[in-house]
Amino acid sequence: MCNVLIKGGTVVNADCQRRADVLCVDGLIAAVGDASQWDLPAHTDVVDAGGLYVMPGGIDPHTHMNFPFMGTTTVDDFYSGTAAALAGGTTTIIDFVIPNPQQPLMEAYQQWRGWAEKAAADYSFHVAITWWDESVREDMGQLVQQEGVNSFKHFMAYKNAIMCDDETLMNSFRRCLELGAMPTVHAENGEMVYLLQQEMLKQGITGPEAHPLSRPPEVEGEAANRAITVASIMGVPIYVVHVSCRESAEAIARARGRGQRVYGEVLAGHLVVDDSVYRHPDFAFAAAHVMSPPFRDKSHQAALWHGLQSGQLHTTATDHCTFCASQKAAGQDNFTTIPNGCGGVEERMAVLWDTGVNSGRLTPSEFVAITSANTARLFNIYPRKGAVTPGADADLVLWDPQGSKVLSAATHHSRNDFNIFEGRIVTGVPVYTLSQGVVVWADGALRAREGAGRYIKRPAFGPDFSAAAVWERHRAPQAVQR
Ligand SMILES: NC(=O)NCCC(=O)O
Ligand SMILES: [Zn+2]
Ligand SMILES: [Zn+2]
Repeated sequence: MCNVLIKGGTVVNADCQRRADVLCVDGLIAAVGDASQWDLPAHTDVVDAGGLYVMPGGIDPHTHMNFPFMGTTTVDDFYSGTAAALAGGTTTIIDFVIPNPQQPLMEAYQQWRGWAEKAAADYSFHVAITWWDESVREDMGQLVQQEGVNSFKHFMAYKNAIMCDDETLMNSFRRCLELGAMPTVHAENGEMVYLLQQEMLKQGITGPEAHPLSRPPEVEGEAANRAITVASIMGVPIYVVHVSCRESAEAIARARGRGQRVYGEVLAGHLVVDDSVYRHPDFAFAAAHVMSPPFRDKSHQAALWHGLQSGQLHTTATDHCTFCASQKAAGQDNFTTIPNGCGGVEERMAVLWDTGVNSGRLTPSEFVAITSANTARLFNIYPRKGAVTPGADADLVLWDPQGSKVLSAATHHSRNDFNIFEGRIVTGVPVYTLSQGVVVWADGALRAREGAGRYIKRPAFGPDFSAAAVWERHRAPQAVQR
């Protein structure tokens, strides 16, 4: 491990920002303050952060690397996906273990743990509940108590595949309450989607233009409301992933207004891409945007921004789930067989800075909250992750608010051949990324190391879903002042 002194920057945390130096020793943040007061360890590299913001590395709570889905597997595996994340300032991903129906959860978990060993950045897993019997209930206990899983995902969409019904939702939510684990949902009414898909096909509408028509916003709003109701009755909090429309944003705000613990996630893509992409005459272009929930009419984007600005929506993610043109072509004659998923893990933070901070919607601290700190808090790894503070992991991004770049598949680090942000010029870019105190991205040079990423255990919540203060090595920060 090398030691790094980050000098002359402005440290930005979710609560405040200040000019301060940051010392990283053995992969942890050792001190934040005035370096002239410190006895620096021997062999300390110095990074000049003058004019830069020093922020907690981004945390993306929703990715699918190496994901076998809809008859194929994503082109980004855990190495290429996390390397791309590091190039964009994201230093931790929370991915998903998604058992096939009837597949033992522990078997699927071991499978994904094996795939993730090549990760270049730290990673953790939500585990999906795609079926139910007593063994699932048991395995959930083992995952929480022995494997550091503290969140379980429920797909309310994808009928005849990984969709879970209301009975499974209730059984699993009750188990989450027993274990102190956060239930999360993909909220679309899978029965409605399936029926609308069949109707599109019967009418001979087989192209990607049918994708959003088969999953209108009401279908998401109904499922969000239903999941929130189940959570209320079962007495658990709930986290709604990829909130894409005003209907689900409003369902969350209503529940929160009643004092219910409901949290919402927004994808960077849903904030800037709209449903016109599905009407593009080129199949490959339109199909490249097929993901669920679909990109919506522009009018929904204001509801998502208002949710993030008002604190009714909490985190941002990407749902990075990349399929290249030849894989998407599987649905050439039937839109329901186009593998669902798009990329974004590298572009998320720059897109949010450019559209959020530069527009005045967000302060730098609010940017940190929605790209890192809130996810760390909601999944109980704060302040080990999500804060520039002594004792935390030295996962940092040094941000140049004046820098700019053009987002493109020609220069991105994902293995995908398409970029949903193609051609977008952003102002505000990551200049350095440090992962475990090692500079892995510097001025356009990526030094991601296959296998350097660690599996991050996330402790269960307390009986009242209180979160514990989590440090990586459970040691008090070592003071370095003379
Ligand atoms: N989102 C998407 O279209 N694909 C990944 C699986 C999911 O999150 O629904
Ligand atoms: Zn989903
Ligand atoms: Zn997903």
